[in-house]
Order: sequence, then structure tokens, then C-alpha cells
Amino acid sequence: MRQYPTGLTIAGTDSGGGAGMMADLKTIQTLKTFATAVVMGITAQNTKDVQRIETVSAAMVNAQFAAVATDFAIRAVKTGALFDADHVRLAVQNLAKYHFPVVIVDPVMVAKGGSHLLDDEGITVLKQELLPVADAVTPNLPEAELLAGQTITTPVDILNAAKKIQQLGVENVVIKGGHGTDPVVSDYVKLADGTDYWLESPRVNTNRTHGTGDTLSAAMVAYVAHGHSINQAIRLAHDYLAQIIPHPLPLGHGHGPVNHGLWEEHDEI
Ligand SMILES: Nc1ncnc2c1ncn2[C@@H]1O[C@H](COP(=O)(O)OP(=O)(O)OP(=O)(O)O)[C@@H](O)[C@H]1O
Ligand SMILES: Cc1ncc(COP(=O)(O)O)c(N)n1
Repeated sequence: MRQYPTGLTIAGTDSGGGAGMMADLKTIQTLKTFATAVVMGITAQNTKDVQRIETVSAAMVNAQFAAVATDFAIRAVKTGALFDADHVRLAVQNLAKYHFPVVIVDPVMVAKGGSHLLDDEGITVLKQELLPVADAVTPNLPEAELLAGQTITTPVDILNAAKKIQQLGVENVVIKGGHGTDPVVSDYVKLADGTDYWLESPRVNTNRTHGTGDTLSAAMVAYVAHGHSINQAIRLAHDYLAQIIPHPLPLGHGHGPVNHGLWEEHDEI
């Protein structure tokens, strides 16, 4: 029987199915990994916008962590939308309690439709308390600006921002380039050992990129769960995105979803 390692997503739901925890679950399953989940908040959302958010009580968050952590051998974890400072702190407390081997933080702040998914105090607590216990962080360009406290307009700005983000206490940084405008999308990677590189792919001319950032960090969880290093997981997750983004599903009337399940079957991942 095929071995399914287990991953965990700590995030918010998307009723529209394309982003947030739903993107995580579909990605992690597609990449032959079993997905467990701690729901931090619920969004009423579609491809156009986020219409309502309700966060989950502290007692229920803690109960979900206890339930999954005491039953599964979780090999890698990601955080997604955490909504406010209290929920960032709940994530930090539970990560400290259960010692998951690898923690990847996707610092989700604003949805593609413009809604805020993390308040200002939440951003401060994420920088001060969550990043120092993370192994990797995957901001998009606007998130990297907020984490680094600088504007980003040139490639040199990206290099400097990554350095400043590392100084917040997280060793591996991936700055995603989807929000740029160049014909080539460039993600910048700076690793714990000081090495760095760019991952490039042709920009697909589409607005069907709902949840692509969630998908990248979820794919990293799956690859790490399968035993890959963080460096290898970043490269493999990027390849997975490059493979699915050109073939989105024609669904919804706004930022449509990618087809998470469109991935060549590999025996080994
Ligand atoms: N139009 C595109 N063409 C090719 N690759 C893209 C495109 N848009 C995004 N990507 C890739 O998808 C990944 C996610 O990048 P992006 O900057 O969109 O993240 P994000 O803003 O966090 O996404 P989201 O908030 O929608 O989850 C990156 O690896 C990036 O290179
Ligand atoms: C619950 C949740 N988490 C994350 C995103 C980010 O995805 P996008 O930037 O594509 O809207 C989202 N829209 N909703």
C-alpha cells in the first residue's frame, strides 16, 4: 500500500472552493499526502469577493489542535489566513505545545478581491511571535513590503526585503512574484545557508489565479511531508504551480480557481 504521510493546514475556509483551506486540502491530497486541518475562521467567499468572515472560538481552535496532534504523526504544517492577533497567538501557542517538525507560514493578509484577512495587530504579532518559530515564510510582494517595512519596486528591493524578513527570525524566505507585471513571473528564494536564487516561469495571461499562493505553501507541506528538504520542496512546489496555472477551470465570474488535481501521476513524489 502507498505510504501517505500527513500534513496539517491551519487556515480559513473558502466557500468558493478555490483558495484558503480548500486549496490546501486539494493540493495536499493531489500530492499524495493526507491533509488534516485546524479551521481558524470561516469565510463566505466566491471568485469575486469575501462577503463575510467569522472566526472560530479559542476553545474550538485548541480542541482541533489537540484532536489532530494526539492522533496523527504530522510531518509538516502550514498557516494561512489567521484573521486577527488572537488567532495568530493561538497558532503560536499550539505550535509551541505540539512541536510539529516543520512550520511554513503563508502570511495571508489581503485576498485578491481586496478583503483584509489579517488585521494590523495580527500583522505585528505574526512578525514578532509567529515568524521566529517558522522554518519558512512565503509572502507575495505586498505582504513582503509589510513584513520588511519598505516598498518594493526593483529586484534589489526584493533582495533587501528578503534579508530584512530573515532578520525577523525565519531562515527560509520565498517572495512570490505573481503580483508583478513582467512577462516572466520571478519568485525569489533566500535560504538558511545564505544561498539565494530566482525561480522563473512565463507569466500566464489569466485572472484565474485564486488561491495560487495558498497552493504553493500547501504543496511545500506535501513535499516536506514526503521527506524533501525545504529547498527541494520550494522548487517542486513551484514546478507544480507552473504545471497547473496554464490550465485553469473556467468557473466563477471573478478570479477563477486553478485545477489542483491536474498533475501528472508520479510514483514517487
Ligand atoms: N499569472 C501567473 N503566471 C504564472 N505564474 C504565476 C502567475 N500568478 C502567480 N503565479 C505563481 O503562483 C505562485 C503564487 O504567487 P502569487 O504572487 O500569486 O501569490 P499570492 O498573491 O499569495 O496568491 P493568493 O493570494 O492568490 O493565494 C507563485 O509561485 C507565482 O510564481
Ligand atoms: C480563507 C482565505 N485564505 C486565503 C485567501 C487568499 O487567496 P487569494 O489572494 O487568491 O484571494 C483567501 N482568499 N481566502
